[in-house]
Amino acid sequence: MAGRTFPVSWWELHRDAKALAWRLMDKSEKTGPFKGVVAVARGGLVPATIVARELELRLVDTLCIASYSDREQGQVNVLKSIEGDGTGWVIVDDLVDTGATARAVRELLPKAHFATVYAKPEGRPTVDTFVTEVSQDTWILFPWDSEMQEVPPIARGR
Ligand SMILES: O=P(O)(O)OC[C@H]1O[C@H](OP(=O)(O)OP(=O)(O)O)[C@H](O)[C@@H]1O
Ligand SMILES: Nc1nc2[nH]cnc2c(=O)[nH]1
Ligand SMILES: [Mg+2]
Repeated sequence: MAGRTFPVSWWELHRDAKALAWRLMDKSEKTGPFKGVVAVARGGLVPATIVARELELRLVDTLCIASYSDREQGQVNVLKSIEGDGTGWVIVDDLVDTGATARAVRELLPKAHFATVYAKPEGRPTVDTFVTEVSQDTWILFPWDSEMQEVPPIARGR
């Protein structure tokens, strides 16, 4: 269970997903343009939209994978995949934590480029491109999972 929380605002997510797009742009300039973007739904949908916009990719598909219920990880459940081995596609997810989702993704689409905005150390080796690393005991709190509310000072929680 994560000990700290790393809250991400809409603005920060936009900035970080754009930083990911810059890195993917650099890569595609060396290896050729990507065919399209595969978002790992649901968490990858927003970053994938931003990447698709910046790379001017109009072909967008989804891999639908679920494994967490609240903050507890269960079995990796693949609800929908795409055809082929992933050649030419860039797969975008919001984050890698244990890497279980990424491993399932790689098994389904072994030739795709796998990118995330955030990465924790355990999952980091499973990702080709990411932007920001956070510690393993940190829970990344996304804007779609949160709303503004009053909190006590850090000192009172120790
Ligand atoms: O590296 P892992 O330990 O596998 O964790 C990472 C995955 O967990 C979250 O998805 P989740 O299963 O919560 O579904 P969601 O995207 O619909 O929120 C997140 O969006 C990643 O896809
Ligand atoms: N929102 C969120 N989902 C996750 N799924 C696995 N790890 C995380 C995390 O740190 N934050
Ligand atoms: Mg997910």
